[in-house]
Amino acid sequence: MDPESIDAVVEAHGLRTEEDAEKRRKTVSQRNISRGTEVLSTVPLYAFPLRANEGSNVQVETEEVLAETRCMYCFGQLPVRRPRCSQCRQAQYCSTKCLSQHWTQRHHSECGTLNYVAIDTAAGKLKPEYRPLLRMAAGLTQALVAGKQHRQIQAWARLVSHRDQHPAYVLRQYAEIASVLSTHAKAIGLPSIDKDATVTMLCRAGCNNFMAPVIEDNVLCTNGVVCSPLLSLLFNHSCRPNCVISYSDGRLSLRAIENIEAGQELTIAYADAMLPRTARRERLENVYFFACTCAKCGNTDCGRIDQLMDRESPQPPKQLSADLTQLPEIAPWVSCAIGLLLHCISGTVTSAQVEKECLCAISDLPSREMSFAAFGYWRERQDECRGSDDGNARLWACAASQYVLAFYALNYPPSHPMLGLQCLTTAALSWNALVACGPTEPQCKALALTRSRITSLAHAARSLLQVSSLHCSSVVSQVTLLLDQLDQESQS
Ligand SMILES: C[S@@+](CC[C@H](N)C(=O)[O-])C[C@H]1O[C@@H](n2cnc3c(N)ncnc32)[C@H](O)[C@@H]1O
Repeated sequence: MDPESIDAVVEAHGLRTEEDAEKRRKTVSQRNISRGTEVLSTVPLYAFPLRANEGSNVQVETEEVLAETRCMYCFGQLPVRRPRCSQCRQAQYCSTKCLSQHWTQRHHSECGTLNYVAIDTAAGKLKPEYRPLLRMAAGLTQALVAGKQHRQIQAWARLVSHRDQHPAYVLRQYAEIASVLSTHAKAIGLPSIDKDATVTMLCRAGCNNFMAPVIEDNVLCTNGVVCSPLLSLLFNHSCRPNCVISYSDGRLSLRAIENIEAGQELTIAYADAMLPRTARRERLENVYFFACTCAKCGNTDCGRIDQLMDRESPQPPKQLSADLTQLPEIAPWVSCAIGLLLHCISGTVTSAQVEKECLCAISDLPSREMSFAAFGYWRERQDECRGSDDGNARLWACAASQYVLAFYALNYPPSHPMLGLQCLTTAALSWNALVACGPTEPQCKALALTRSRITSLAHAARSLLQVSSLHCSSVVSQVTLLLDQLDQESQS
């Protein structure tokens, strides 16, 4: 076997690809893989940062914002004094470390070829929403021409494009991008562009690229686009995936989030697994052109929660009904969350340990993106509780938290370390509810204190109480005691 071939990589990592009637190919594990293990990691074929507003839900389209770029390597925000590539003077970085790593990984083959200023000029001819696509097409064309990464290029050629399934208006947009790219190709430093092939490239990229998610100022952003044909080719979608892909240090890695047995397929989520079923399936059908048949889509309990979460439902109930919190998939998770929380609060486990053992373990998983769907759902309705009394606001926050918790229970196995972060997200939700409703003076004082972790945990406890009071009376009494103490402190 050619040691450079895709099959060789797959085999070297204890995996195997198989034909699949529905999905074309799938990748299964040949060994048991324990949760948290990095299964595979690759250098992408091409990766580029989105501009400040491009990955955000909030579109701000001033020229100043559109011009604001990010670190070319890690996609982080740029400091005022930012290192630049000394040769082209165009690529900008947040640190000299990123500069040198980007040079070694990719920039040495782009620098002197790709003219970023000319790319921006060409992109300026398009509507703001198409500009990232033009930048991607330029970078990908260069990477494919440079031909440096044999396996990635081999994989690129084998990826589906679903070109004949794209709606006509999308193909027209892609044709417009291809035409602008072709006009500016020489200035950008590209060979002459085959417009039709560029349209296919954009179709292929659309159903195979990865977005790098981050939360900035409480808003979900994707701050970069990463293209790794190898990973795209190997891993199919599931709404309850057993792996996640993350991007850091210039590499994409696939990590197991559940224990995986030999013979099991490795899957990732193409659509935010926290979205309600209708929204999830719509995205999978519109962007990836398949109807999902995974177990979660067929699970009726999940369907009930999806209904509650569904954006079309006129009003979310203020609390999940008791029977829902006792679903077999949810109940053990809730006990576990309470257990962890209690340990933190009672001091059996210090918050530093929680941070180390829970939060660090999941820092590179897209957990925040997951919770954001539920958070966003609540935020859309925060006007409804603005001006209402504090108790009501807290109830809303708790309701929102319960959605998050319920979804976590369905997306992750009990005792998953993700719940550590979830406790904090829940805490943030409760706190945000107070702030949104205009806190009273004692609460203002508390606001000043709230940054401390223990207060966050207390708010998390308050929310968790709503879910758990049916089950664990001793936990409830201890947490209530702690909350009383904190209330007294904030009033004094
Ligand atoms: C990134 S590729 C995955 C690799 C693909 N299986 C192959 O053999 O080329 C994405 C495409 O795979 C197919 N696919 C992925 N997950 C699927 C699933 N759960 N059910 C059906 N088709 C799926 C869809 O055609 C989708 O557009």
